[in-house]
Amino acid sequence: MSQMKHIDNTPSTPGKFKIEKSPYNRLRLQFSLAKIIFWSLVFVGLIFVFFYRSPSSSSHVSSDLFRRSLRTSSYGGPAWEKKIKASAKARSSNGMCVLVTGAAGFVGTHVSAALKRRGNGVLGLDNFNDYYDPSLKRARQELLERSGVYIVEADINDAALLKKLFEIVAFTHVMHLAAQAGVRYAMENPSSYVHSNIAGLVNMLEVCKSVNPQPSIVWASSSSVYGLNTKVPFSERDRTDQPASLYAATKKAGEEIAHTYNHIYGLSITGLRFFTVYGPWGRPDMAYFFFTRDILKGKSIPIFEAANHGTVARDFTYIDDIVKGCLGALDTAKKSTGSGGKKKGPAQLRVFNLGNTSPVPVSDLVSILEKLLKVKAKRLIMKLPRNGDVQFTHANISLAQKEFGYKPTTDLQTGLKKFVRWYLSYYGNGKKSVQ
Ligand SMILES: O=C(O)[C@H]1O[C@H](OP(=O)(O)OP(=O)(O)OC[C@H]2O[C@@H](n3ccc(=O)[nH]c3=O)[C@H](O)[C@@H]2O)[C@H](O)[C@@H](O)[C@H]1O
Repeated sequence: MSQMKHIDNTPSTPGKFKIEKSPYNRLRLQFSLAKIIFWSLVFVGLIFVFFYRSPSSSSHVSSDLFRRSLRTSSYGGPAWEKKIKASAKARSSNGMCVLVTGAAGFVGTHVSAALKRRGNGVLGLDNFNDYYDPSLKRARQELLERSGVYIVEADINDAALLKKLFEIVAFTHVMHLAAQAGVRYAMENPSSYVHSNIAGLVNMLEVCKSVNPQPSIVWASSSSVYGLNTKVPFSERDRTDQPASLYAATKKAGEEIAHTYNHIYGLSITGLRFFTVYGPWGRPDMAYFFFTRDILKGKSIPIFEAANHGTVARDFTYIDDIVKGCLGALDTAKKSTGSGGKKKGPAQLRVFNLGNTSPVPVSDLVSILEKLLKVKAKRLIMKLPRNGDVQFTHANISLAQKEFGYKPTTDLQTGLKKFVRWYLSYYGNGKKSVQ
């Protein structure tokens, strides 16, 4: 008690806070007021530091929300809806109207252009992420815009936006190509595969099952689902339960998720297992593409080799053949049977290999490029890394052939010639920078 009294009587700022003739109570009141003001200032200061200065969550969350609200504000409005309707308007009598996700991607651009050419209504969707040089995606977008295909810039995880698109246009089909691609990158950024190939796929299917009428869905699976399977050529009936990369695992998961949505909601779903697709406007993260860039730059290129000098080979498939396969799958897709989120009867569920049926060793691919580029490659033979690559792929395509007459016609030599011609016209002789 006596100690407290002592503290109470001691001025906090000696010299400034003088004890004069004033009564004891007045002195106490002044002192309490000073304390209240002091602690209020400390409190306000702390709030300021927490909300505005902290590098952690809260400021990030608020700026993220701000960015998102900025982004969504560009959606909507009569002009935007007009562009969507014009792009999705079919010219041909079959009335097919397709939402193409990943439309600024390699396969997406080619499929969108082909659909538009034959008179179908097409609307693109793409988030233009920077997994590889976004300027290439923008160039593809320009190409599509010139042929009348508009690309909405959004992520497939944006359910509200997807629903809005279905309110504006009654899409008969969804060509779902948006995905996180690349076998080796899955070890660097695993969550991006979960975000796009799992969460994004589920979000897309959720919206498709709830709209009325439900669209038919064709989507991109991958040859990588065969994983460690050694039975060749790979047939759709072969086992796919030994994925060798997270990429493959997410594509395999996608096939199971497709089964579920078909079973519960009556969605018509077709999965296409693409085999190492290449060609003009391709993906810079793929070997044929960066080999071309590095051969021209005089940089050495790593060529993988399996144990005991075993050959690593791929069933490289030319983009035009893949586009024919995609269109064939869309044309033979039956209607979904559900409505308002309820299944009314069994619906179609399919999966097809889309390959070339002719595997080529990676070292042969390099020899073809050397001849086309007229430059000798600096070959660096390396052991096949244990980061998701499998030793070979080889497609049995008889099922796709039977169902929609799929028949690839471009061999690797012819296809690479077209790719190199495009590459040189787009980038120049290695002078323009390729990221
Ligand atoms: O079919 C698919 O489902 C997948 O195809 C593609 O994967 P991959 O077949 O692995 O193609 P890609 O990386 O071009 O490597 C080609 C070859 O070069 C070898 N390779 C690769 C890199 C290297 O530095 N050296 C090398 O020898 C490598 O070992 C391989 O033998 C798509 O990227 C993928 O998204 C998916 O769609």
